[in-house]
Amino acid sequence: MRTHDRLRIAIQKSGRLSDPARDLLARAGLGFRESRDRLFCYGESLPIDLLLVRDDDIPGLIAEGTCDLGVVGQNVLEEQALEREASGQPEAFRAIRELGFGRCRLSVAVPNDWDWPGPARLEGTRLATSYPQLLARWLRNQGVTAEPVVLSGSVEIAPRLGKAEAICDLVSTGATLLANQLKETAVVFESQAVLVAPAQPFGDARAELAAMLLRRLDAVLSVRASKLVLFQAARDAVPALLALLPDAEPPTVMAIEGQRDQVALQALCRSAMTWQRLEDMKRAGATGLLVLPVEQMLA
Ligand SMILES: Nc1ncnc2c1ncn2[C@@H]1O[C@H](COP(=O)(O)OP(=O)(O)OP(=O)(O)O)[C@@H](O)[C@H]1O
Ligand SMILES: O=P(O)(O)OC[C@H]1O[C@H](OP(=O)(O)OP(=O)(O)O)[C@H](O)[C@@H]1O
Ligand SMILES: [Mg+2]
Repeated sequence: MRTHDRLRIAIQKSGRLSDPARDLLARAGLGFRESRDRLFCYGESLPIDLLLVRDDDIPGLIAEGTCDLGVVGQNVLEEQALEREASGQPEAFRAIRELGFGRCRLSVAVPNDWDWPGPARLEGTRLATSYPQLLARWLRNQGVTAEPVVLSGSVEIAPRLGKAEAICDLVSTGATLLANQLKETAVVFESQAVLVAPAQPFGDARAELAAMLLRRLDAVLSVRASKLVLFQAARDAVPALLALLPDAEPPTVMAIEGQRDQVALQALCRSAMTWQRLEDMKRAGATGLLVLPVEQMLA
């Protein structure tokens, strides 16, 4: 019987979400001692342990209470939530934070030589997928009847094997579709990794641990996109420059010794500083532009 004075987090053992999940937890100050079989990692810096599993198992582990939190793709989570709903089971887990990695989309793809007048083109076809629930919901919304062919992997090869006419699978760069002579025609579901928790709150010591972890994760997630922007400009160019930084905190403006009409500015920006933005700022009169990553931030 496990005690409830430690928190147990399930993450993917090996796959696309493993490294970013571990990196995120490390940034939140969690350190682990790896067990010999590398399936369980004992939390050394805090009473928070890790369980390394197949990503498909994570929602179930939370639902049954074997794990307290998990990191999983919304695609897997929503598919399993729909599955539970369809079989009359109560809601058992929910996403509590979007984590900003593992971004991909579940899309319908058809052979390159098909014309695509719209989703009605799928009427009466067989569609290979690992996500029958998400696909069925989308087909219902489109008013299309098609037959799902459920495969757990290598879905893209199904049309060439004659198992299905088209597919519904995860896409990110589109390279896998291209390699299999398929083209993306409709997005069924947009996904990213999320932190998942039980639908019911913890009624014991885990509640405090989870709250602390969430505070730290929020700090890490907000810092991740933030940048400190430093630059100089003529005083009368400042309003136009600040208009180019609508997501910035009110900046610090400093005088420059011996240059009365020039100031140095420091602004914390909450979203990406693209090259385009920097070039626009340079045109508006900014000089000596420096963009620095933010390591930690505590409001
Ligand atoms: N091409 C991609 N780009 C970005 N994220 C992706 C991509 N493919 C999948 N993902 C996300 O990463 C999750 C894990 O993908 P991965 O391919 O590692 O899973 P898997 O093969 O099911 O692994 P497991 O062995 O744990 O079952 C997916 O459920 C999805 O949320
Ligand atoms: O659009 P792309 O960038 O090509 O990515 C899409 C591919 O990525 C995933 O598979 P993954 O590479 O994780 O391998 P898997 O077969 O082990 O799931 C997904 O199942 C697609 O096959
Ligand atoms: Mg899986």
